[in-house]
Order: sequence, then C-alpha cells, then structure tokens
Amino acid sequence: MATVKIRNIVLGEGLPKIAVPNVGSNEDEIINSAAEILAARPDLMEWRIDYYSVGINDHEQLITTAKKLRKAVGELPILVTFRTKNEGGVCDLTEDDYLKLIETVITNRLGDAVDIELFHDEKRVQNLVNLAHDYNLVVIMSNHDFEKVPAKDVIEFRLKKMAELGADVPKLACMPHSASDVLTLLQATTETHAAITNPLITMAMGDIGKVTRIAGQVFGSSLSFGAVGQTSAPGQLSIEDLRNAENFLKL
Ligand SMILES: O=C1C[C@@](O)(C(=O)O)C[C@@H](O)[C@@H]1O
Repeated sequence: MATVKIRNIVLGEGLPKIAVPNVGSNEDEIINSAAEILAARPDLMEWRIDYYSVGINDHEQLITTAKKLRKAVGELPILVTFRTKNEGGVCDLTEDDYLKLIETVITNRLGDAVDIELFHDEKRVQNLVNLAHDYNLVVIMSNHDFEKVPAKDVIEFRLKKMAELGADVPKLACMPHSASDVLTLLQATTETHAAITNPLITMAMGDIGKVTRIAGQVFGSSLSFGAVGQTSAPGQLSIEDLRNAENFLKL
C-alpha cells in the first residue's frame, strides 16, 4: 500500500486524517476562519474557493489571498478545491474557466494539494494532473453524486479510473437513501482499497452516511472532512466528534 505525503502529513497510514473546509466568502472571512480552523488542530485545511466569488473571477486577487492564507496557517497543509455546481459547489463556471482556474491554482502553488474533478475533458484533466506533479502538488481527484449512491461497479470503476489518470488520491462522495446504499459504498471502498495501491477517500453523505465518515480505518478511507462552524456537505461531523469517534474505533 502506497502512502501519500502532503507537506507534513501522511495519507494511507495510521488513523484517517481530518480535513476542515474553509468556506469563507470574502478575504476577511477566509483569514478569520483560517485562524479558527488552525486552533482546532486538524491535519489539513481544505480551501473551498467556489465560496470565494471575487477570487475566482480575479486570479490576481486569489493569489494575493492565498499568500495571506499561507501566513495565517503556517505549516498546516492546504488542499485547494473548486467544487463545480453540478457536484455540490456554490458557484458556476464554464468548463474552460474551471480548467483555467485549476491551472492558476497549480502554477502559482496556491496550496500543497489540488482537487481535480474526474468528469471534465479527459485530455485536459490528464494534462492538469501532469502539471500538478511538475509543480509538486498532490492531486486529489474527485467525484460527487448528491442524488444517489452509484452501483458498486460504477464506484469502483471511477476510483480506478482516477488512479489510471495519475491521481495520487482518488475520492468519491455520494448520497445514500438506505442502509444498503451505505453498504454499497463501503463494499466498493474495501474492494478498491484491496485492488489499487493509492490511498482513497470515500464517504456517504447525510445522516445515514455518518458512519462512513468515522470508520475509514476499517474500510479503507484515508481522510475525513470535519467542520469547524459551518459544514460544507450534509452529514459532516464537528472536528471534535470526528476525532473522538476515530480514536474510539482505532485499530
Ligand atoms: O469532497 C469533499 C467531501 C465533502 O463533500 C463531504 O461530503 O464531506 C466536503 C467537501 O468540502 C469536500 O470537497
């Protein structure tokens, strides 16, 4: 099993790591939330730049804010994510603008890791993965289904496809409507974990999916998202609850 290092943390060994999303919608909010997040001592901060409309329409401003953010959090690893509206984000961009934004994130090293969604032009996604590696950024490739849990084979296919495209860490989030949906996600996670060497991140959202957010060490998910204040997805636990639960289930 390979491990992936993001700055000073290692995915794929020990307890699943905890990421806290920063969903500030202007520079002040972003920097203030960063201080609160830092104080809660997560392993990683996810900067959800789709909440920051000024920055995504003005890349120079985004770069300026990123520098202030780095100062505010010191050595805390930063994952930069633009979540498209189709996949649960808050802001719409054209396909071309999304891909250009990710390129800006990479070539200016706005974080230590970048989220790249699977479902975009495959050739350009592949180029962005290579570019990220040239700039020494870890690639977390993602797919989100806010409607349902895809069939087990579909989940496995998507996670493996991400690995084939060169993602360091394949990630999939989906919405269960029943206990057996939750089992489908967990089964797909366990089987993919056994089949490929990359650390994975998976979760079922909503209340019935909460169990998947705390049991990653058992089923093969290497990171979980917890909230400090505002959540960025349904079913997210607070960082305290998440940490306590993970410790309680520690192998
Ligand atoms: O992909 C994910 C996972 C997530 O959607 C969740 O369900 O916790 C939260 C998002 O901020 C993050 O980008």
